[in-house]
Amino acid sequence: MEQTKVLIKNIKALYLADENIAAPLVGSKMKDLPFLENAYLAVEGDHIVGYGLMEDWEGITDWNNLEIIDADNQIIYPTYCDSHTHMVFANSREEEFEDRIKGLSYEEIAQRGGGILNSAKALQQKDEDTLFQEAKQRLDKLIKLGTGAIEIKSGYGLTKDAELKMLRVAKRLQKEMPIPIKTTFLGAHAIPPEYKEKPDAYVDLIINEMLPAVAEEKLADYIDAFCEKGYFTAEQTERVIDAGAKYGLKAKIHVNQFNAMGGVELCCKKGAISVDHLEILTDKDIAALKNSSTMAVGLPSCSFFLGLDYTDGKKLISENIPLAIASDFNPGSTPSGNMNFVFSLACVKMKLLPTEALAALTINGAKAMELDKEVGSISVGKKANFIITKPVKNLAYIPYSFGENNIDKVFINGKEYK
Ligand SMILES: N=CN[C@@H](CCC(=O)O)C(=O)O
Ligand SMILES: [Zn+2]
Repeated sequence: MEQTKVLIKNIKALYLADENIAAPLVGSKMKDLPFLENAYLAVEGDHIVGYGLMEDWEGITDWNNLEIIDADNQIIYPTYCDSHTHMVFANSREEEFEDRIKGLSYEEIAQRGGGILNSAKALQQKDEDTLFQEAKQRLDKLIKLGTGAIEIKSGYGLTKDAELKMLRVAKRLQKEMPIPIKTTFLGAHAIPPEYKEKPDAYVDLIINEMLPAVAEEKLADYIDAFCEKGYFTAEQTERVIDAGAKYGLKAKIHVNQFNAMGGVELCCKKGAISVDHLEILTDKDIAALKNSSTMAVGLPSCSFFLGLDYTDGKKLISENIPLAIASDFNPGSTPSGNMNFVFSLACVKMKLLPTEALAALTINGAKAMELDKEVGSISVGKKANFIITKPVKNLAYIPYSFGENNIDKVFINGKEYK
């Protein structure tokens, strides 16, 4: 059967249209994103086959199976690549939200057995199929909001069975949902209560029992740990990273959310793919990042929700450190996976220019999941995953009008996602 073809014409601005995009974009390359004004975009089957200026368009020779979309006054850019989520979970945690409004901190709630442990208790009790159906609905909503590639972590299991259950759910999403999904084993997310007095024994369990089982079933692409006071020390994080490496799992690590404990330096030394959070960022961390291939990932919705400092994205960009920005969607610190809101926060709170923020949310997000050959830009041969906005004045209008739905259509694999 002949493949469906879609031609989108009269596009007001087509962002990140480039054949030679070298991911990740750094420094001034983030600001000076490639774009075409008054452009067309051609799709065949599930991938992009061409684009250019309307004035260079040579007309249509083959009208068979061709759908034409007139994008007059509309902007097109690649779908968001969300490189950090915990979007498989069993329960929402609005009671903790109320406790925080009343004055308790995230740390105090965790010390009382709330936080990650609260989510773990609920997840351990929920069956795999229910978890899958709920996560599928969540992901369906995210795709409609423009997410076209995503990373999903475990970490609400904290027992071998429950961690495996979470990762199997993520793997099932990978098979059944139309966007690229990467999975990360985060057994080292919190210390279960029964290991409170012997945290190293929990790290032993992760390394000696959970990890081999995760690897045996090929459930994860990456390994993660929450390197933070009250969670995992830099030494324990190092053990987890080294153990993951033995199974071919590269590291993507939670660091510097509340405290700098040497985790950034460690991750850079170990060749981690990314260090995520970085609400706290020291000069030493910056120096370590500069001398490494490790990407920085900022999570501004988490800062918004918990009232934390925002990752100093401007500093990272000025130092030519590759920066991706992701949602951190999870029920505790970030109960939203809406990347349009993340786009606004990246501009309003992190003070990134709209083009810098877009680079961080698309091509650099793709790189932070090693998906930059497939998604993240408008390039011939890449997946036809892109957002068509409603008629807008310019790109800046999108993050500026926070809370407004500016999306007209989301294309995934060459088809409108409905
Ligand atoms: N900081 C660690 N993990 C999550 C929060 C998890 C939770 O509170 O459930 C985060 O990235 O923000
Ligand atoms: Zn996280």
